[in-house]
Amino acid sequence: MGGYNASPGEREASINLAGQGYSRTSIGNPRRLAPLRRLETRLLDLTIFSRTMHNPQCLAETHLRADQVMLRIKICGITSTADARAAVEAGADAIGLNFYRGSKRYVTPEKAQDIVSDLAASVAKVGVFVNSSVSEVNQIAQSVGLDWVQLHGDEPPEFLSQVSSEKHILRVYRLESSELTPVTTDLAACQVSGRMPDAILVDSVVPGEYGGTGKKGSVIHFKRDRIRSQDLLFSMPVLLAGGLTPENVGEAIRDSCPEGVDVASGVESSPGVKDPELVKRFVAEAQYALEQLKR
Ligand SMILES: O=C(O)c1ccccc1NCC(=O)[C@H](O)[C@H](O)COP(=O)(O)O
Repeated sequence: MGGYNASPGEREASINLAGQGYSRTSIGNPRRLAPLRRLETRLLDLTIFSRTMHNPQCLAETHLRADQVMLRIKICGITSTADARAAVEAGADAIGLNFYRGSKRYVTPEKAQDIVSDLAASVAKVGVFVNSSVSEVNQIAQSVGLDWVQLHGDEPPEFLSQVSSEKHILRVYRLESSELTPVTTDLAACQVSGRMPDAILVDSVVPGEYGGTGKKGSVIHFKRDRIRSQDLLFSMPVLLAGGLTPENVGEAIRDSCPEGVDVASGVESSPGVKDPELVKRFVAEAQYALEQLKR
């Protein structure tokens, strides 16, 4: 293997994949990624199952699928191919493209298509929408090649069942306090109208703004509250957002125990332009804190 030293994780992946007919070269080949992702889902199910057997505290994670977990670290408001590459090289699992015309981070669908076509299939591409019509959301999601639709406006619960079933939905809640009843009430309404989100994002509140404000929200104890309750939040993957930075993301993860985090302002040199160093530090801090949660 010409001097290549696989990390312990890579060696384990090779062992797991060897019996399934996958070689190292197929791991890097995007055309082979779909079957690989299915296999990854099965491996993840097994990992979660064995973790749950040994630690009931992990019960809240039992229903997470591999593609949902891929939203662990999302860098939002990407406006250029260079920024998208920097985010992925730093280790981000997902990038956000903003289709809200009122945002400083707005990208045209044509520009977004350019950015997406440069990225590997394994990176989750999320489109941010604020009160767009459902036909616009579906049309942009299809033409750009989005994996996820992030509903960041005042979309009613019935909106979700009209979003293309080929796209995952990330529903956003702007919360004033750590009280989670508004979330569970809305999730119940989504269920009644026929479609639940695949994950939710909790953002801070700034009157007159929808998101991307750089303002920190209140501390919310997702994991503790979910373990206590059996409601609709129990098995829902949660992304924490709002004023996160490389300096505070670790503490925010330790306080709230979310499945993932999302950032726009905290890793920028100016609105809509990411700072590669800040992105790198943010991802490293978030990865470390998320890994620690699993212990
Ligand atoms: O980023 C924006 O400009 C934006 C505008 C309107 C709606 C949503 C927006 N961003 C969506 C995001 O997911 C942001 O990352 C999230 O709101 C956190 O932003 P920040 O506090 O700046 O990290």
